[in-house]
Amino acid sequence: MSFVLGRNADREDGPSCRLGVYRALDGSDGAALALDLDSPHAIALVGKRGYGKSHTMGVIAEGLARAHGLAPVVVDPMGAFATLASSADGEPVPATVVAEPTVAPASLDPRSWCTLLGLSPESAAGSLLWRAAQAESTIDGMRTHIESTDAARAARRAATNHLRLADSWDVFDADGLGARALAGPEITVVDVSGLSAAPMNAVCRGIAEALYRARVDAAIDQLPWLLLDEAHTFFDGVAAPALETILTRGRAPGVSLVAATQRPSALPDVGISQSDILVSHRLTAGDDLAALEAAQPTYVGGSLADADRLPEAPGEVLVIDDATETVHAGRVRERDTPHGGESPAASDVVVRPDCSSH
Ligand SMILES: Nc1ncnc2c1ncn2[C@@H]1O[C@H](COP(=O)(O)OP(=O)(O)OP(=O)(O)O)[C@@H](O)[C@H]1O
Repeated sequence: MSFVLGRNADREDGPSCRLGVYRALDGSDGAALALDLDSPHAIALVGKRGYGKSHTMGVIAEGLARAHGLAPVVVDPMGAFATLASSADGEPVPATVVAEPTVAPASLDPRSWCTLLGLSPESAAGSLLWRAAQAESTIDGMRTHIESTDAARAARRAATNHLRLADSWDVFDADGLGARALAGPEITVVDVSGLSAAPMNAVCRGIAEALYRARVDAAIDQLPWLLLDEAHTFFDGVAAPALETILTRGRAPGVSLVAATQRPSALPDVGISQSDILVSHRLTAGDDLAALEAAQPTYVGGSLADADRLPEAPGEVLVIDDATETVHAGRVRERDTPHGGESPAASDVVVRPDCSSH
C-alpha cells in the first residue's frame, strides 16, 4: 500500500506512478510513495544542479508512458530523454523520439511573432509582420503577404529578412506536430537540443497551444501532460503565455504541466504558486530558497529552509502536496530506462596515444 501524492481522500483508484519511498529522519527507507496521474496537475520540480531533477522527471515520464488515457510529451532541451525509448526494466515504456520537430506557424499569435523575431509591433516592419501572421498560415504565405503590401520598401525588406531568419530554423511547417500526432499511446520526446533559445521556444509554444486547444475543442480524448526540463528557458521566451495558460486554466480542460528548473527564482510567480505539487531537491542559493519560502502554503508549519527538512543527497526530495495539504520527505526510485543526463567526467576520457604526447 503506498501513499499517492496529489490524490484527494475521496478518490481511491485511477492511474498512478511509482515515485519512490518515504525517507525517515535517520535516512532509512520507509513506505512506498506514488504520484497520482488520474487528475490534471501542475508539478514544479526544483533543485540545484546535479541533485536529480531530470532523473525525477524521467521517473514521472516512465509512469506517464505506461498509463492509459494520457498524451504525455517531453520537450527535451538537453537531449537527455531519448533514453526513454531504450529497453526498460520491468514493464515496457512506450516512447517515440521526434528528432527534428516542427510546429505550425499559426500556433504563434501575431504578437508572439513580433516578440520571436525581435520586432516591435509599433515599428513599420513589426506591424507588417503582425498583419502577415494574422492573415497567413505558412511562412511563404506571410512573405508573399508582406511583399504585396504598399508599405515602404525598407519596412518590407526588414520584415522579410526577419522571416527568412525564422525560416532558417526549420521549425515551422503548417503540417507540424499537432495534438492528434502527440496523443498516441506512447510518450513523445521532442528533442529540441540542437536549437537555440528562440526556435526552442517556438516549438514549445506550438506544442503547448496545440495540446491545450485540442482539449478545449474536445478534439482529443487523452489528457495531455507536458514535461519541460530547464523550464526557465521557456518561461523566459515566447512559450511563456501558453505555459501560463496551462498553469492557470489547464485544470478544467485536463492539461497538466511538469516544469523542472534549477532556478525557481527565475520562474514567474505563477510557476510555483499555481503548482499543486512541489518537489524540491537540494537547494542552497538564497534567492531560490526565498522563492520557495514565498510560495510556501500556510499548512506547512515552520520554515521549508530548516536544515532538517531539506534534502541533501541526489534523489532525496521534499514534496509539498496541495491535494492532501501535507509535506513529505522522500527518496525517488531508480529509473527503469537509462538516465540520459549524466555529467561527463574527465576521468572517463580515453586519451588516444597519438594525442598523449602533445
Ligand atoms: N533518485 C535517484 N536515484 C539514483 N540516482 C539518482 C537519483 N536522482 C539523481 N540521481 C543521479 O544523480 C545525478 C544527477 O541527477 P540529474 O542529472 O537528474 O540532476 P539534475 O538536477 O537534473 O541536474 P542538472 O540541473 O545538471 O540537469 C545523476 O547521475 C543521476 O543518475
